[in-house]
Amino acid sequence: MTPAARLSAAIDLIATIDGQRIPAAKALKEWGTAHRYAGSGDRSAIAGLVWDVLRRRASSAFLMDDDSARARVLGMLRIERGLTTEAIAALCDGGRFAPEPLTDAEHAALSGRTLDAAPPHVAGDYPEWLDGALAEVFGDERVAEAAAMASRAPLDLRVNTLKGKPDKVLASLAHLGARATPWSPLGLRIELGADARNPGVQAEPDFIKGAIEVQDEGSQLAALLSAAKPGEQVIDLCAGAGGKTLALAAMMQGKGRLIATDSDKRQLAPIHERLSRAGVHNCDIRAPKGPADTLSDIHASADLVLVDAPCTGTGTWRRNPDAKWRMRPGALEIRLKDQAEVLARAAALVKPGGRIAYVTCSVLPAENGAQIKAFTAAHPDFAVTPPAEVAATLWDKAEAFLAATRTSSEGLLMTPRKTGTDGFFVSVLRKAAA
Ligand SMILES: C[S@@+](CC[C@H](N)C(=O)[O-])C[C@H]1O[C@@H](n2cnc3c(N)ncnc32)[C@H](O)[C@@H]1O
Repeated sequence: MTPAARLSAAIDLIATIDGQRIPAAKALKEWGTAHRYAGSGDRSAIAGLVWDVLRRRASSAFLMDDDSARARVLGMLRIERGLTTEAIAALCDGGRFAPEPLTDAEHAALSGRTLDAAPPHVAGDYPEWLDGALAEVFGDERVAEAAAMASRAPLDLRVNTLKGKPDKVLASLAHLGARATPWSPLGLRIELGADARNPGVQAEPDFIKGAIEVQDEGSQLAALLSAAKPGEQVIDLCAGAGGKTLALAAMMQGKGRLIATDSDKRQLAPIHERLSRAGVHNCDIRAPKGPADTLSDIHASADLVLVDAPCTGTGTWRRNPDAKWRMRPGALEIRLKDQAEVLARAAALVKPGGRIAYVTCSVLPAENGAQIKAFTAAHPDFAVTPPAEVAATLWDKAEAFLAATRTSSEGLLMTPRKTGTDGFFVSVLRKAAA
């Protein structure tokens, strides 16, 4: 397919997603089935266009003064891909399979309109109902922060030190353009192109032997900031597929006791294979069986409980641009309730002098600082560890990292704009010694 034909396909797909109100992933899958002649390069390129339109859904419509599928694709080419009006016009030449030529109005919008007069939620591409919450955390910087949250994310890997050494793995992944991430001593980053093509890390020998895992640098840092140590008893209370469990296991160097559980056994399903590939032998997986408490044998004995809380995932919008627009206030309310419950459960598991590491991949204050304030008010035996102390686990990078985060008396917040990671909030709460 020519670049112009790919553009036509993207316009059709956006119209389908709008018209049928279906998730983009489903629309792309169905398109692939109906167009078997399209090669993998075409599919990736078209998927990249569709995801980029969803990233810039509001701003592209504003730029074009038109929210049709075609207008938003054209607006995205200007805003997200930086194409000139001439380059866009060359793609839309009206030839076979190409989009129709630009109208005078489209030409004028692409050449003359800007986002200067757009309201913050439009310029920053986020749902309007979240404007108050984003203003509370970012103030006047919310457009810039949200725009970074709308940008394409790189592929981050974590070197599993139980199976490999960062410098050796870096050298063996040089052919993929891997380089060290800025903050995590275990992080490697591969920048992805506009075509949404996966570089196939799962087929790399390093992945097969368990020396690397796919994990955003922010998620790696959240685990590192919990400061899990060899010999400790550590509980991962919301372990899910085990991304952070694996990181904790490597920090513990196979020594001590790691327990992974989750309220949903289906979320835990992949963890068995991942732990085995990563060479982890000290992890006890507790999948729920009916209503019984999976941790009924544990009473105030854990050194560390990681609460990787269920959240709205606003910090991962750059990886899920579709989900961003489908988020509703009701979903936030449910998450807030879940978070308070998990935190209260964690409090009973921690030993005197032990700690809870509370983590969300959200930037919303209600899920972060407000949740911690409510927890410490209800549990006066817990105190927030100052962010500067928490960041000290990053040694020589601690000061610069701290400066790049938003710190408060409740914890620290990483964002795509400031730390180049997904948005992650981390708060470490220490329980008073007996
Ligand atoms: C952010 S995800 C976990 C991601 C995972 N830790 C990782 O790093 O790959 C949150 C998890 O919390 C679980 N969850 C929700 N409510 C819970 C509860 N009340 N107790 C324990 N887990 C819960 C969800 O099933 C989900 O797997």
